[in-house]
This record gives sequence, structure tokens and C-alpha cells, in this order.
Amino acid sequence: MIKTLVIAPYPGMVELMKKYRLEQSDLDIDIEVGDLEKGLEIAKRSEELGYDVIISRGGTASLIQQHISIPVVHIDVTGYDMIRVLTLIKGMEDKAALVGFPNICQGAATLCSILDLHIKTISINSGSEVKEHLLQLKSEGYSVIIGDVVTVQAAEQIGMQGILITSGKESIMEAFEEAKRIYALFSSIRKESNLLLQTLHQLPYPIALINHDYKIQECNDRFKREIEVDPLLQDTSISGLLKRILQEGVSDSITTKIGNKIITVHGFLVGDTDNCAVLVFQRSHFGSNSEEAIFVKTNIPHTPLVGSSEFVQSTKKSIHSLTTSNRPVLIIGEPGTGKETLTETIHAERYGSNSPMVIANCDQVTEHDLDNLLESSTLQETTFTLVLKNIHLIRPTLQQHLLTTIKRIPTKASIISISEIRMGDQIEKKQFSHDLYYQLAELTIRIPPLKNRKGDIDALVQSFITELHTTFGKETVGIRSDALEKLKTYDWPGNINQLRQAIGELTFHSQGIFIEVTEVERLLSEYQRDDDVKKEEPVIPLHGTLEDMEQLIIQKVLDQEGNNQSKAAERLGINRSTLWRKLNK
Ligand SMILES: Nc1ncnc2c1ncn2[C@@H]1O[C@H](COP(=O)(O)OP(=O)(O)OP(=O)(O)O)[C@@H](O)[C@H]1O
Repeated sequence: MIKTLVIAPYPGMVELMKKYRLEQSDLDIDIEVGDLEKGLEIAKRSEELGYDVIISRGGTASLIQQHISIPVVHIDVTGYDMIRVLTLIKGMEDKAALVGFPNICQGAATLCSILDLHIKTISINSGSEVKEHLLQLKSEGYSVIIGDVVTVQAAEQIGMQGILITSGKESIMEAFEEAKRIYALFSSIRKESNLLLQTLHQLPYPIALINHDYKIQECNDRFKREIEVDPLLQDTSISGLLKRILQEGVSDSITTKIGNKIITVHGFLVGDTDNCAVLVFQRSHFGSNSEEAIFVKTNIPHTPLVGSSEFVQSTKKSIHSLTTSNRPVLIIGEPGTGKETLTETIHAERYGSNSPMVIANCDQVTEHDLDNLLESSTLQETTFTLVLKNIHLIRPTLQQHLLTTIKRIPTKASIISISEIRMGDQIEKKQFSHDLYYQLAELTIRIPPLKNRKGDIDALVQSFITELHTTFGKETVGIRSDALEKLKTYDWPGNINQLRQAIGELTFHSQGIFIEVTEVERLLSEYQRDDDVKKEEPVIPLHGTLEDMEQLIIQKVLDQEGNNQSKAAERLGINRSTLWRKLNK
């Protein structure tokens, strides 16, 4: 049974409804009387009471329709209704006019001319026009007004006779039929949209529809549970994505950090006119913590390469040509020479700062981590750079697996490997896979230590001073030229990293606008003292295999003992023949 509520704009309709509802086996009909605002009040209550359809007439039906979501069936004024009312006034002597909405007036005018009735018809577009027309008609000598409830009430208020156009059996039966049709149509649409809505809520991803005002129009339960709205809408890469979708209509994906989660957001446009951006959120397997074996870095800094050395100048040129290809790059350099900075610059030039970098710490990764990398659906759709950090420290047993993994990486990604050492020796000793090396080192960039490109010191120092001035509000804005020259006399074993730290210390302690030569001298003599102490300390290398380390220790002791094998064997606690065997492996 279709639960139906009739909101009758005038009491007379109730009786007629009661009479004909008995014939309706599909409709369970309740009837209430209420015109305009009162009718709307009843309709709003009915929404909570679970009615399927509302039937009403004229202005009341239109008003209800604007405010509630239940389908509203209009009782039309039919030709029969018009003939009935026109016949009613046929014998009247008084001047009569009909005031009503165009749907009534047009039919009425035609009928009046067929029936040869002299009835003026005035068409109105809103209820507020009624009173003015009635006063005009009254001044012209009209005393009878035909119309709907609003018109008739207004006429009676100013002393005119109002005659209501009532609805007859035909209009009412037609409304009942329409109620059944509309209910059937709404049920199938509702069923379909309920299914879609349920699908939206059941999907294992947070989903949101964002409108042109950048507000969330709709979202699923998962979105409400998992995504914090404020950081989301404040994220610059998300607002850039929304702008591209809503203004240019493009579909796109980005990976970004929202709160403490790395998330890939796929976005596309839906709708024709009031269109919305749909955002689908996919959480990455990987976090953003650089201590993890594999982590994702977003909002990549795009640091310009500074310096006048030949290395910087030629690298700048080759980076430009790298942007057009995805070819794997191997960057080799001592600690602190700027390998990671250069990696970021190549990535940003190739894909832009908004694309993520997936960084694998090769000294920590396991087979499982590499499998996760391939399975991560977040990375399938995204353009990213896979950075293989400390590639020289990858375990030999994992090298074949890494080779298989990188061959299956999506074509939209590229690989940059970072090594602190040239790996020629390791390859020769079969400690590093030849195949893997040539797969990774299609292009090799060797970053010289800072001591071999002192020409870059001027530009680096200036860039660090500027950075410290703007970031920490330091007063120091420059360095005296003799102080700068002094910096160039030192070899910087910690490379750019150490230089950066030195400038930080100098500006921190500096009292003036310029860093003075005396301040540099004081700092460099401290550095020199530390270096001398380090030289005295035996260095135990932690790279390579146990066997490699053993060889280096034996060599060091031999050096210190002036190549005297007996003394070296004695210090190492082994006999001479064991030492000889170890040296000739
Ligand atoms: N072109 C450059 N302009 C300004 N600063 C730079 C540049 N290159 C490197 N740096 C700075 O030098 C420091 C070391 O750089 P980076 O971390 O890239 O070196 P790295 O070789 O990767 O170091 P590590 O081997 O210790 O990981 C960083 O603080 C970085 O900001």
C-alpha cells in the first residue's frame, strides 16, 4: 500500500476525497485540510510519519514541493472543473472576473469564448499580485471573483463575492492515478540511488564530493572516520588538485601528507552544471618517518644548484636534459656532498615538487619491503621517484630480488640510486651484482668532494647566510672577503654539510653584520684540532663484508708498523703464516 496524504486546500475537498478513496485499493489515504503555510506545516510533519506521496492543489502544492523531499502530486484544474464553475455563474447579473495562475486562465479564456460568456480573465504569477488586481477590478465595477482559495479569500476580505474553482471527481481520480505512477517511478529511482549510496559507504576508501565553493557536499562514512577535514582543505597540493579538477575539468592524482598519514588522492569531475570534484583517498603502506626502511616524502624541496665550479655548471646542463627522460641515475659522492639535494632537484625538475619520492634505505630493506613496494596500490597511479639510498650497502642476497622488483616498477616512476662509494671494487669482487649496477647506473653523476670544488664555497656560503637570515632572523648578512678566503683554505672533510654547520655556528656567535676573519680562524682551528684527533684514532670501517673490514684493519696495522709483518702479526694476535694467508687470499 502506498501511504498517501492528501492536503486539501479547502474543506469541501475532504468529503469528495473520502468518497473516492474507498475505490483505491493500492493507496492508503489520509486527508487533512490546510492552505499554504498551514498545508506546509502538515507536509513537514508527514515526512517524519513515513508518507510515500502527498497530494495537494495549486499554490499549496507548489509551496510544499519546494520544502520537502516526498514526491508531491498536483490536483490539476481540469476543463470539467472550469465548465462546472462557469455554469454556476452563468445566470448571475453581476460583473464577474477570473483571477488565477496562467494554467487556469488560458483554459478559462478559451472556454468563455466558446460559451459566449463575458468574463474578464486576469493572469497572475504570484499570490502577492492578487490584492492589487482585485482592488482595480472593484473600482471597475466587478463584484464577483472566480479563483482558487487565495483569490477567493482576498476577494471576500474586500467585500467582493468569491467563487472557488473546486476540483471534481475527474481531477481527483486523475491525481490518484498520478500518485501511483509517481510512487512507482520514485521507488525505482530510490532503490537505485540507495544501492549507489550503500556502495559508496561500503567502499574500502574514504570518498568525498567537493563543490565549487570548495565545501564537502557529500562523503562516505569512512571519510568521516578517517580524514580530518581542516588539514585536508588547507593542504596546498589538495587545493591545487581541486582547482585543476573544478576549473580545468582534468582528472589527476597526487600523493601528500595529511596529518601524519601519507595519502594518494585520485580526483575527477562529475556532473554537468553543478559539477563536483570527487576525491578518492588511498592510504600508503609506507609512512613518512625517515627511520623506516621505506618511507614516502612529499612536498619535495627544489633547491637550485649553486656554485661556479665546472661540476655545478655541467650538472645544471645535464639536469635539464634529464627532465625529458625517466632513465635511472646513480649519484656517487662522499657524505654531505649534496647527493640527496641533487636527487630532490632532479625529481622536482622531472615531476614537480608535488609528486612524492619513495625512499628505500637499502641498508635496512628486506624482501618483504620490496614486495610491499610493488603491491602498494597508491603508487600504481602516481608519478614518483624511487630513491635507493645507500645502494652500496644492500645485502648481496637481496640484490637479485631488487633487480626483479625494479623491472616491475610502473613506467611512470623513475629510479635514482645514491652511493657513498664507487662500486667498481665490489663488482669486481662479485659483491655487487653486475646486472643490478648496469640497470641502476644508466647515467652516473659523481659529485666531487668540496675540497675539489672550492669555487662553489662563495655561492654556498651566501645561500646559507641568506637562509639563516630569513629563517632565524639573524642580523648577519654577509662575510668579509678575507674570511671567505680563509674558509677556502680548509678541506671540509664533512663537505657541504659541514660548511653549512660552520656558517650556522659563525652567524650564531657573530656580533656584527659581517662574519669576520678572526671568527673563521677560531672555528677552523677547532675543526683542525678535531681532525688531528680523528687521524690518531683507528678507523674501523663499517662498509662491506667482515672480510673487507678485516683486510682494511690488517692494512692499517701494517702501515703503522712500517710494513713489518712480524710486528703486525704480533699486534693482531695471530702468527705470521696466518697473516700471510690472510694477505694473499
Ligand atoms: N646546492 C646546494 N645549495 C644549498 N645547500 C646545499 C646544496 N647541496 C647540498 N646542500 C646542503 O648541504 C647539506 C648536505 O646535503 P645532502 O644531505 O643533500 O648531502 P648528502 O650527500 O645526501 O649527505 P649524506 O651523505 O650525509 O646523506 C644539506 O644541508 C643541504 O641542504
